[in-house]
Amino acid sequence: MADKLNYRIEITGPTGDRFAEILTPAALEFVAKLDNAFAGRRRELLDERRRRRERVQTGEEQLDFLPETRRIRADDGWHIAPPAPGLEDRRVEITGPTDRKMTVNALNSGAKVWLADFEDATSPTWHNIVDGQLNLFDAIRRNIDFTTESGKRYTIGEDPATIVARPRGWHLVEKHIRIDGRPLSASLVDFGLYFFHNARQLIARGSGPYFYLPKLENHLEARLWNDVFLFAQNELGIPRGTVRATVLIETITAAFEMDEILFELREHAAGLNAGRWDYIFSVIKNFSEHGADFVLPDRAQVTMTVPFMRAYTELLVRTCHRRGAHAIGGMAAFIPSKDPDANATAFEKVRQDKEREAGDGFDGSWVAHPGLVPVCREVFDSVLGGWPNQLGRLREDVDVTAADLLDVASAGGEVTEAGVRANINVALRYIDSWLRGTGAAAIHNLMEDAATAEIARCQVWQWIRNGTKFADGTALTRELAVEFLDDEFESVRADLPAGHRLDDARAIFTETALGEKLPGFVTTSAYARHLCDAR
Ligand SMILES: CC(=O)SCCNC(=O)CCNC(=O)[C@H](O)C(C)(C)COP(=O)(O)OP(=O)(O)OC[C@H]1O[C@@H](n2cnc3c(N)ncnc32)[C@H](O)[C@@H]1OP(=O)(O)O
Ligand SMILES: O=CC(=O)O
Ligand SMILES: [Mg+2]
Repeated sequence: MADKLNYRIEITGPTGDRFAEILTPAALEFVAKLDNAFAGRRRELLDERRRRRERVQTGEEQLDFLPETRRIRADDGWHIAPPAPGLEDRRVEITGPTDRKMTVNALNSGAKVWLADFEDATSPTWHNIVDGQLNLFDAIRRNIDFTTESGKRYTIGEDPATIVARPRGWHLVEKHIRIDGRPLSASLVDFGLYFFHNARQLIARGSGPYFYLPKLENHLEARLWNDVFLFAQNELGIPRGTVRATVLIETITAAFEMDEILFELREHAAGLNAGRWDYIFSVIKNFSEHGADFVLPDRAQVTMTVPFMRAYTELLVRTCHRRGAHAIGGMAAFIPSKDPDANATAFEKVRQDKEREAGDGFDGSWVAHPGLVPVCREVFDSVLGGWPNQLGRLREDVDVTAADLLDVASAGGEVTEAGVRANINVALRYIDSWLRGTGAAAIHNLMEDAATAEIARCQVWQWIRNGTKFADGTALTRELAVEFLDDEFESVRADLPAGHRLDDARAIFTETALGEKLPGFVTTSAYARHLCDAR
């Protein structure tokens, strides 16, 4: 227990090897100061999120571009800060969790940037959070070499990727650190520990403290992040404007505030990313009770080429380039496979996805696996020529309206029994993996993470609520969904060895997909009940 200055700081999680190097009194005091300064505003913004979702759900509020910020959108005169060192060329970005092996592999993958993920790809066990910070601490100091028991050596090579850390979203708490008895914002813990330990080291090494900001719902949440950056830089005596943040546009509400988000963060902004999976989740969540026009088809049919998804990505590129910001593409879920046919399909699908993005003007894109770095690089190389980005392509031809963003029915397609069963099967497998500490998993040849799993469980809820019918006229009722759940549970159990947490996964799925109300996130109550091992 560290007791310094004004705060009573307790660590309630179990200790681990070298945890004390991250959880130093000074680092904890820094996090406590952040919490003291910003916890209240975070709480208010989360309350407003809930109120707004209710207004949208009941039809009291129609989503639209905000009248009160029209001036910001209309003004051609402002731009974000120029790209910081290491972020000029972002043609390939690899994402992944921060365990030790993945850290070395991601840095050596040949990608320009590594998104070191505490969000969608990380199960936020106390061990994963502190160990992830340790791995980043060591990697930044080039002090991470290790050899496995089988003799494979891991060492950072020449020209590693630029590290961009993604703290957890505003909705999550970290219960293993308590300040004056209360748990902390997980965002402030992840940001604060990383910034405190590494900002100066990164700057000295010609890089900087760079972040991806997940799951923002509006520009006021961006303003909060900007104020956190100002405060943190000031506390450590680091020049204002050193931090760089790329914001994921991955909620339907944020899609209406892209300009405003960049404006709020303009001296710290580095771009926007099209976070497609959470975006689809957000569309389902916000319109889950809006009837058939907002019911999406089977998850596999909601591709990036359906009109409402194209509207969002096209608007993102246009908005970014007008403001001198990088537009970064998202994650195709296809990953390399040992099965040659599945592997060929995966590479072809990823290539098509990256070709669409590069053709649309994105400056780079994400891959989930080192094996996919060359495909993405090849596609962007061929479009970029000698340039590091496509900032010069202003996309003035793009004209996206609120109706285009909300034209969910444009997805077309159908809901099938196989689609319902697939969602249940994937959700059970993913939640089981998450409960066992792995936040990104290969399931049926696809990358699954917290965002893709949210889609799977939300769709089932929405289809039941809307009595959605299959082609033969059968409506999906709760009873039918429970029958499917029973079958899928047995089939997954037969497939997995002992030691899994399928019973807990089933309980979480039942609560978050089959309940009367649609919970905002799977991860919030599941964390409190199952991952939190606070003393
Ligand atoms: C919606 C969103 O937010 S998308 C962003 C969040 N999601 C992610 O970041 C997913 C990242 N990807 C992954 O976690 C993994 O690729 C998975 C889980 C999908 C598949 O992982 P695996 O089954 O281990 O893949 P595979 O066995 O083919 O791995 C081969 C090697 O590549 C490494 N590898 C795979 N993916 C990554 C990655 N993203 N970063 C670094 N190394 C990786 C593995 O560690 C393994 O290394 P090794 O040969 O030294 O043992
Ligand atoms: O974070 C990315 C997403 O697609 O969600
Ligand atoms: Mg996401």
